[in-house]
Amino acid sequence: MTPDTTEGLRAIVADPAGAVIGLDFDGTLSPIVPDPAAARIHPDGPGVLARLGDLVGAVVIVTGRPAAVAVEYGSLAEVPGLVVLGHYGLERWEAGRLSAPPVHPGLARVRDALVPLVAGFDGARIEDKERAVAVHTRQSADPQLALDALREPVATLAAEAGLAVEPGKFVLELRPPGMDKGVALSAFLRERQARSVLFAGDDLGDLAAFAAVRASGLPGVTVFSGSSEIVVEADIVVNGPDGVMGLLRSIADSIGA
Ligand SMILES: O=P(O)(O)OC[C@H]1O[C@H](O[C@H]2O[C@H](CO)[C@@H](O)[C@H](O)[C@H]2O)[C@H](O)[C@@H](O)[C@@H]1O
Repeated sequence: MTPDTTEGLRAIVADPAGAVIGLDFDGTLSPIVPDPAAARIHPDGPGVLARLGDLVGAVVIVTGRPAAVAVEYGSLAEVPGLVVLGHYGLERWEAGRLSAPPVHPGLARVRDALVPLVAGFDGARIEDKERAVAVHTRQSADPQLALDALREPVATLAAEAGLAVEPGKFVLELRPPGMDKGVALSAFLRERQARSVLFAGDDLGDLAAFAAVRASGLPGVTVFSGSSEIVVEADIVVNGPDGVMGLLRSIADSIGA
């Protein structure tokens, strides 16, 4: 642990009311599984987050999922004060209420065009999230080969429709441009007048949030929920959702002590 990391954790524990704990969902709170619809939060997640929600300034989940899906798959509706920023920050769920901008018009166009394209790749699947469409290759015989082959046609389709491509773990997501987890987290830190911040994530889409932690100028900690799939630089590396749960529990214990 570097001195900065220690300072970040110390600031969270010393002044929990000023702390924002930011968390990604898939791969961080929820173990990665082959079928996106079968993902569910780590069994310890709801309890640990409920504890933290009572102790810190705010717990915020920043996810590529629709916010309501993260709340459902995470059994999170009862976490005190929880905010879920879905679709990389386009949507906001808070106290059971969801706010979101209109659906981007380019999505109707790519939705139709993706069906025949993806049909040519055995095992590739479309996840329609209403405000974004994801193409998954995890269930292909060679997931990396299928992903690489899909990159160019998916990028062309996205550009024609005015959408951005968000790459992730065996997934290419077509989504509205102009928002990312860094923009979303920075705005939330300002809104809450945060005095310290931690963000935990496991994938490429989380890098913008890690950069936002560093750019905030606050005592801050980035946490990588590690796996064999990608390597990301962060202040702390833990072993997947099990490790994330252990870290969050130890923060709650230290605050509560
Ligand atoms: O920002 P996140 O909360 O991490 O969401 C990112 C994407 O996660 C999901 O896909 C990933 O998890 C799946 C379930 O474990 C896995 O099958 C897939 O290979 C992963 O890429 C989700 O399905 C996407 O919609 C999210 O954008």
